[in-house]
Amino acid sequence: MNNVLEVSHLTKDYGSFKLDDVSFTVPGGTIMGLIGENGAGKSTTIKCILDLVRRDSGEVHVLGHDMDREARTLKGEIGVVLDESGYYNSFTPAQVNRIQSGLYLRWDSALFQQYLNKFGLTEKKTVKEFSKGMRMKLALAAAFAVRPRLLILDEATSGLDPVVRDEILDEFLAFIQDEEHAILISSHITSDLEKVADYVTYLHKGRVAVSGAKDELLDRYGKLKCGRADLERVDPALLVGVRTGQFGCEALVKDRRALARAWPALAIEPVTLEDIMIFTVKGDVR
Ligand SMILES: Nc1ncnc2c1ncn2[C@@H]1O[C@H](COP(=O)(O)OP(=O)(O)OP(=O)(O)O)[C@@H](O)[C@H]1O
Repeated sequence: MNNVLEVSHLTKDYGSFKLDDVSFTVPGGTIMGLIGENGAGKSTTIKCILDLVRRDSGEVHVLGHDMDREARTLKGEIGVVLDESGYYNSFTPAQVNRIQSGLYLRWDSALFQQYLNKFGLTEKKTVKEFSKGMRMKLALAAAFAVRPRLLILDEATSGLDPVVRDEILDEFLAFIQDEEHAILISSHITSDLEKVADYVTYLHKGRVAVSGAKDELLDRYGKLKCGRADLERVDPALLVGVRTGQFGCEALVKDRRALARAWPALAIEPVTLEDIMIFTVKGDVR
């Protein structure tokens, strides 16, 4: 399985914010979820990958080729959906089809039409008459229609209802059945990523806090719920964050098996990606 996307030591300094040494890889046939709090640097990472923002340092390889050297060719391999749909309000999908076919060598009008039908988008309405969900579906149809090998999606499922999100997540899973395809998707909806992502990179204040195979992360981390006295006995090196409340303490455990070996009597629960984020941001490690 070859890497479709390799991001190495990406750095961008805005002065008040620095994207600092971000690295991750997305193998073919997989989905990488990019998560992080507001302002963590997810969109900046995506813009640096797409060269919409000039990076200060670092390298981006798509399908094994250097984006700096072969940007024009490689951009043809990438389908993009950014937070804001780029289509002008007065366009109908039929006009989008005509315009895009003139812009993209590999634009597949029949495939675009197929997605319009699948997503129930009428050709005659203009974009301004579309709901947010319809606009996002149109953007996705257009991203698929360039027949990309890499899809890069920034918050593509936010603002969509659960039924539409589920439908779109199924499209993502179908897309990566081809081992030469891959997806990088940023989302605040961590439950969506739990459903479809194979890998997760968690950005915190511009740096990679956690990155790895989702199943391994969810298997390795745990949530400890216990009283203050029990918590005092646990090695703090095993904990990422602690929250103390009226009825006891909760802590994110980095290696739940190590903790269970050392303190077998303590109960450790499974975690979600949201737990990993919340504890890392808010946890006050002793
Ligand atoms: N053009 C710019 N000039 C200066 N600072 C910028 C610029 N673009 C983004 N930033 C800053 O970079 C930081 C990261 O922003 P970014 O949009 O990458 O975060 P994000 O993780 O995508 O956030 P959100 O989840 O809210 O979309 C923010 O502090 C933002 O203000």
